Amino acid sequence: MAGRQDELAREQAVVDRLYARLDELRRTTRGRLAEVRRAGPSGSPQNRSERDAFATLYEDRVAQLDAVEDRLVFGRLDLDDDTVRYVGRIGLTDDEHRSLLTDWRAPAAQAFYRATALHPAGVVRRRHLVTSGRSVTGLEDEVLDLDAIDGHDTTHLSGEGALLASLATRRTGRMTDIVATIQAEQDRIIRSELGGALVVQGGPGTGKTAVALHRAAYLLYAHRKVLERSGVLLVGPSRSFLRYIDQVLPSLGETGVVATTIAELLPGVVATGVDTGTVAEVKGRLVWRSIVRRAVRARERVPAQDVRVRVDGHDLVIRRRDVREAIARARRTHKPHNEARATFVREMLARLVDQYAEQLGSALAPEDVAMVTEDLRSDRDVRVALNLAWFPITPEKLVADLYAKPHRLAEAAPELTAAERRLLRRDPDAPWTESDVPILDEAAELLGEDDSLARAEARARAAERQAELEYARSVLESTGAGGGLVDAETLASRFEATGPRLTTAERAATDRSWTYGHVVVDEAQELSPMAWRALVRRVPTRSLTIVGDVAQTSSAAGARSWAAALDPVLRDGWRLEELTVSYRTPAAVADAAQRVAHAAGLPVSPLTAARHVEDSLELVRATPSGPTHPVLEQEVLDQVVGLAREFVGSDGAGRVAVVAPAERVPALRRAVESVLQDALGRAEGARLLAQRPEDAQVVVVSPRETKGLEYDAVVLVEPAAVAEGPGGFSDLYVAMTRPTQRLVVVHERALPEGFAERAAA
Ligand SMILES: Nc1ncnc2c1ncn2[C@@H]1O[C@H](COP(=O)(O)OP(=O)(O)OP(=O)(O)O)[C@@H](O)[C@H]1O
Repeated sequence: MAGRQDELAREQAVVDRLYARLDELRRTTRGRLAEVRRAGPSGSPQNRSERDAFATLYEDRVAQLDAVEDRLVFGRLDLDDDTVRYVGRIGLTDDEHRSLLTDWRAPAAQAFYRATALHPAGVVRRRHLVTSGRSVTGLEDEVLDLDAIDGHDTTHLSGEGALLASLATRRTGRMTDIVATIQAEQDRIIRSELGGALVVQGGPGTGKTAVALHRAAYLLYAHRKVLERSGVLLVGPSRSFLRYIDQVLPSLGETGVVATTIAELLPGVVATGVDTGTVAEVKGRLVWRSIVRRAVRARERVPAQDVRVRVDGHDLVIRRRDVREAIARARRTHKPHNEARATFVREMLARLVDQYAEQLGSALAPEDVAMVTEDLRSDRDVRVALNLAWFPITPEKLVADLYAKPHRLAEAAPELTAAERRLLRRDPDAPWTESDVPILDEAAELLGEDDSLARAEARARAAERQAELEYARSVLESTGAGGGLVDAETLASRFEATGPRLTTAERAATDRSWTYGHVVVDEAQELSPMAWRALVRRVPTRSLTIVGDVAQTSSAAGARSWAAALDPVLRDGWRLEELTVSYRTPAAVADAAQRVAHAAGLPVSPLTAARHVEDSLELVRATPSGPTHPVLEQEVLDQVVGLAREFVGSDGAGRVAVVAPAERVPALRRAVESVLQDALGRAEGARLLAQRPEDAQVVVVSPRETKGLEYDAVVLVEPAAVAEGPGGFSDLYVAMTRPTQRLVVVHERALPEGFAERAAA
């Protein structure tokens, strides 16, 4: 015992030194920040922007140093050359640049996650340090000693004690990082190379989301130069999901990732409408490439007959032949429709000027040509006639017209049946839906913008930026401020901004045509073929991390196989990795979910649960009681109260969910809200009811709303009805695999196949 206490004390001393160093760095950085700010707003504009740039750098660094307070250090490696290496959230060095703490993402830390007895990678002992605040409360050692094993690795959870402790903690509404307990199969994916598209398939709770986020942090560390400039885009299924994960990257010291949903992918488009599954499926098909192309072409049209116009007393003819030739010439520019329009108009005006001159009977002087051209351009009839032949149009108007005007859709979409086209009918001012966004994006791509002004601005900015870069280099040279913290490019981008500074993330999020260095897609099985197309367009290097589970697909437009989803957009340029251990769901629950999914024929991945929890699955049959379900409802309420008492803490930790078929959610929600107050007391009831949705400890939700989320305990209501809902057995599979501790199934009807095996056992 004394030995262990001594060991704890020794580690405490190390941890104290590391926190002391962290405090010192915080003090120095804050001091520098204060100094820069004290200098006040005086000086030349150049001095001011230099100060702003340093201020922002120091602010970022302070934020990063503050974010790593919790579990700053969590591991130690003892190597066979007698060196000892501590592993933590960030790297720390002393004043002489000697390493004190190794960043978990550095190559030197890799063995902490990967070394096994069979492949020790020079590691003699791996130690997990458990800390609470700044105190060391526990140690867990693994001795990687070849003599101790018999030739093959045992099934191995690295740092099993620390892992199981972390898996058993009460959940809050926020996901936490797993940096201290990343498992070897996860680590290999996290550190996989940047290039190409990596698909991570894995059953529920295998850590796909966690791995995707840690990979984003890893890539930003390992390829900072490339990715800080171009940015990383993270695509999640919903805003509430993005809120659930939004603490993870900052806790890993990374803040510059743009997080979005497909619905929010287009700046300026708000998609609040909802499509039925059938409509979403039709809108998700790749055939929209051709439909949108035809719809754009339909706005480039030779009139049925020649058009006569009268300008300045001259009768001119907009001839069909001229229009045809001008259209052909404009198309040969291969520019988007709205940009190519300039060529069309120029060409037509030139021909009209020729007619004008012919009527005068003499050639025009150059200044007269310019004047006549302007007269023609501003003439109303000419404008109308040219617009009819080459119509300038926004993506929104183009797509709204397709939906609102049956003849336009019939002309553009011969691939769709008449019934499918009828399904798409909607008012021109109806709200956009998520499945409209990739179609609008396709239209924006083909239409382009009349961006001559924007291009001139871009040229001016590029010239300015070059000057800033040179200036930044000279600043770095003269102040020696680099120290590994900043390079000229970064500093220049800070100088660049006038007014509030725009980060890469902010600029990227407001620019439709921004291309990212890497894109991470979570719950990727839900994406339609058109959504894939819109995403891949944003990453010309095709560097993507795609995580999901094709057995959990609930969208009718989503994927049941990765090859079917990805081959059309990435061809064979993607590689597949699989995760097989469920870190969320207790074994009995995971097994039942697997059986049900198998019986329903879902494409399930193999899944082994990392832990057993006593009595984690309970099946409760309520007596059938007529259409209003009072008995079933009463049973659900009793269960919720019991589970709330057991799992919900007044400190905000511990979550219980009732997952019910969507049509039952409103009534059950009202019932649960009123029973909580009665059963748990006024104060506790009021506390729970006042919680914001994202932090709520007791919730009533449909299966779809639980996608990607987790709870300590789940009451699943009437699985047979869930399986009959729009998401079918996939939704049931999702609902069954949300709890970390217990699943209580309350049902009146017979349970779907797969449950029964368990009931009989
Ligand atoms: N190595 C690990 N150490 C500690 N916890 C882990 C580890 N891997 C995963 N977890 C935990 O397991 C739970 C499930 O992880 P995650 O949500 O990433 O799974 P998922 O595969 O995305 O699930 P789903 O398919 O349901 O969306 C989370 O609480 C996560 O923190």
